[in-house]
Amino acid sequence: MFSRHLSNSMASPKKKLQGLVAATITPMTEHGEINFSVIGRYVDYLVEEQGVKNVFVNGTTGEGLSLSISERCRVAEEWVTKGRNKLDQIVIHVGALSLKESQELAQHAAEIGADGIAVIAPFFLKPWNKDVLINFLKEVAAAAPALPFYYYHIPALTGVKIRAEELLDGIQDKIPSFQGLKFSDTDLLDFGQCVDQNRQRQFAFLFGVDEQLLSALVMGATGAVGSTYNYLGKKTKQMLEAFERKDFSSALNHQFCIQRFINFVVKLGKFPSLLLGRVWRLPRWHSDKESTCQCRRCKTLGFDPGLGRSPGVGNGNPAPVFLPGKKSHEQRSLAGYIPWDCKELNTTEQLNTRCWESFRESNEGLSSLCPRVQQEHLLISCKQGSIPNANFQSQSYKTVK
Ligand SMILES: CC(=O)N[C@@H]([C@@H](O)[C@H](O)[C@H](O)CO)[C@@H](O)CC(=O)C(=O)O
Repeated sequence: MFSRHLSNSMASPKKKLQGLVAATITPMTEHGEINFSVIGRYVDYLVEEQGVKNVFVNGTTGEGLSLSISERCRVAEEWVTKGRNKLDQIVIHVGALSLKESQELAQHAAEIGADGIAVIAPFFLKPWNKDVLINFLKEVAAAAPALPFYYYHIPALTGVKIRAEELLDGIQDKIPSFQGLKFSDTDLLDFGQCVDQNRQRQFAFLFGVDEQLLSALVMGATGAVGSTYNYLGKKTKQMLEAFERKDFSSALNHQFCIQRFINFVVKLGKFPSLLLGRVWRLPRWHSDKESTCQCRRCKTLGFDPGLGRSPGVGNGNPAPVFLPGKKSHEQRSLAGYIPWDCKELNTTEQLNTRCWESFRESNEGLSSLCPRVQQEHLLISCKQGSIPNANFQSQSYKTVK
């Protein structure tokens, strides 16, 4: 009943995956169970409020690797069911340490009618060279030969440093369903070479470091998969449009604005994807601080951005905050990806409200965040002039000195 692609014998996307792809969170109840009931609203929110019509499910942001196989299957089913006729493409991440599990997930994705599958490198017993990795990917892809296959390159989290450029060399001979690369790394030499050496092919090059997307567009990215498109989708689209019409100054303004925002989050010591708020599956992230967000937006959407309130739970109990606090070394080690310096901020310092107000005015994406999150920013310190826009005047930021 789910099938959208079963009749396909060859992997060819109904259209090339491009533009923005939201790496979806997996909504949880306050008891750490998956809250399937809000996924329908989540779809509507992405489409209507963020203008984002592609999703990447069960990836890093979605905590795919912290879910059981049956949970991953159910989450995928829910997205496909609720996203049908609303979303353009639903790509399911099916990477796992066990080849059998990965194959099972791939097969399942095909059966339910997903639009593509993506796979990370196994990260415990790691492939030691390109051929070993390709063989693993090939076996997974073979379990769903009719589905477009994307390699998900995220070396800082998997620890598998095989360069994507090397991997792509001749990949379609081994994996006929290969359609593209999701590149979550800052090595633009590697990314650029992937594009350059495959110009004759119609691969999708999807960049996964949201704060550097503009640089990747210059290198030839055809789209982007990321956590921030859940709430900065509109804003990022403006950047894509400016880039498209070759208005590079405006595109740069947008990218800087997004960077400032991500920088805010990083300085809070938080993972950007947490801004949508949720209970994380990772138990050690639990803090005993309690908070409930009652803002209209959170209630309507079922999200409690930044506060960990589980979507759609309305029993009035205070929800535990599962967000990593500034003192949470677990968060930093887990997020290990972070090349960011999450140094503690001095909360007694005054916020430069002019910077903040200007930032807020110029960023419609922020309106999709909970006022409590916005408020939280007001509590953090931001030394006068520390937002790096002093030398970058534009229409949007002209109020900032
Ligand atoms: C490590 C990580 O979570 N990276 C994010 C980015 O979107 C990231 O949150 C963003 O660039 C902010 O740093 C994505 O690449 C992850 C992603 O696409 C996924 O959830 O699978």
